[in-house]
Amino acid sequence: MTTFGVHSECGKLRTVMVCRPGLAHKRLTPANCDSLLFDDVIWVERAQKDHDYFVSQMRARGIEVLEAHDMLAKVLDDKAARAWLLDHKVKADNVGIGMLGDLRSWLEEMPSAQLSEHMFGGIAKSELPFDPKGLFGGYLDQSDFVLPPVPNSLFQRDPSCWIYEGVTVNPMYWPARRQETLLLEAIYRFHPTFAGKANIWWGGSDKDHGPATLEGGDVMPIGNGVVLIGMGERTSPQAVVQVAKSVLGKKGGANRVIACQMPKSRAAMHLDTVFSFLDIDLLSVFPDVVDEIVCTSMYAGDKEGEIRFERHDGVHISEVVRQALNLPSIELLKTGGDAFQREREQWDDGNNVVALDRRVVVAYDRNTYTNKLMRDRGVEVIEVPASELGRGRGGGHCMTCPIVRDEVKL
Ligand SMILES: NC(=O)NCCC[C@H](N)C(=O)O
Repeated sequence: MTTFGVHSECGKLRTVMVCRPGLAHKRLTPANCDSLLFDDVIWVERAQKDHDYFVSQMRARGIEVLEAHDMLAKVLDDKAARAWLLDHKVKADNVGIGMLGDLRSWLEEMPSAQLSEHMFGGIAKSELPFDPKGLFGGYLDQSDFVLPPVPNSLFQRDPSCWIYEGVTVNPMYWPARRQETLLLEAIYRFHPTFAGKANIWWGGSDKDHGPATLEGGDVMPIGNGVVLIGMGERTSPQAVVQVAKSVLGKKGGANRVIACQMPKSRAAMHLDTVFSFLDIDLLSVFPDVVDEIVCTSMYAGDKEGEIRFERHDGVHISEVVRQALNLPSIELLKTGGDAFQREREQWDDGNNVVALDRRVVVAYDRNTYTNKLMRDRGVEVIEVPASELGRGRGGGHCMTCPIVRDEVKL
């Protein structure tokens, strides 16, 4: 049995999931991109080319890269798995009652790769091979969505995330991202790689979690049994405590969860937009936000299900991390350039890099000041073009969901 597990933020990366830009991005328009959490429409062919380059750089280093459309297509080859997904997707709450039967019959017969593309890319009324009946069918214009696209699945970091030897399937904050959870759940439940082998700590789409929202860009299993969880725009304390309960003291879980409370802003929507690991003792940080973070540690209490809290008021997050990892020292690499450049480079994901190994990272090409600073510190920086992929406001860290990553042995 394959042992899945993420044991650090910067040890050797072995298996990762990504999601190639596709149909969902061809649906972005000036009118809908804001509500779909993109800052602009994108040139999809170029984004695909750049994403392929990103993937090729990981594969060239021996990393196994799983692609979410392909993973879902394999799931849909299985009749029972397809029925499970369609039961959850093609339901009255989503598509009304009038077209339920016709839509279900069409999707039941659709080839798996095409259905997978539509699960991520959505379905417009104009694509239906039947005249949609019912109030909802009549209400939609030809270019309106029967099922909306989920273009932010490009950012695979967020809808699911591994915490040591288990995974959370995350209830997302914005409506535009909530449908991603179901697709990831289908992959973990039914894909032959994971079925019966992926230990789901928390989450899933069968239950409405209300304000208990969690996004993987906030979650970092940093080693030594410690997990950082950012609490900003996207991840709420109600979720953090439930995740803590599900992993603390558990086999393959964690011994300490550190909640990192951040100011709420789009520039700092997740912890990983302002903070990422270049090495176990070298952190990339955007100080304007990171210096404001307030940490609270959580440990398993004496009684089953009880949690003990320890606040670290006035202690910088880097010092909390240093102590938690028993490191003699920790260095901070701050976003590069003058005040204007720093703000621009953080916005363009300068601090959102993914480590393929210690001091080997993938970064966007446009962040020239921060990339230079990393190189000056001996970090190998693999540059990926940012112009199209970056328009959804996510970098290399956001675009990857590590599934197998080594611990860093000190
Ligand atoms: N971990 C991340 O920071 N992911 C980036 C997500 C960007 C996406 N447009 C969003 O707003 O959710």
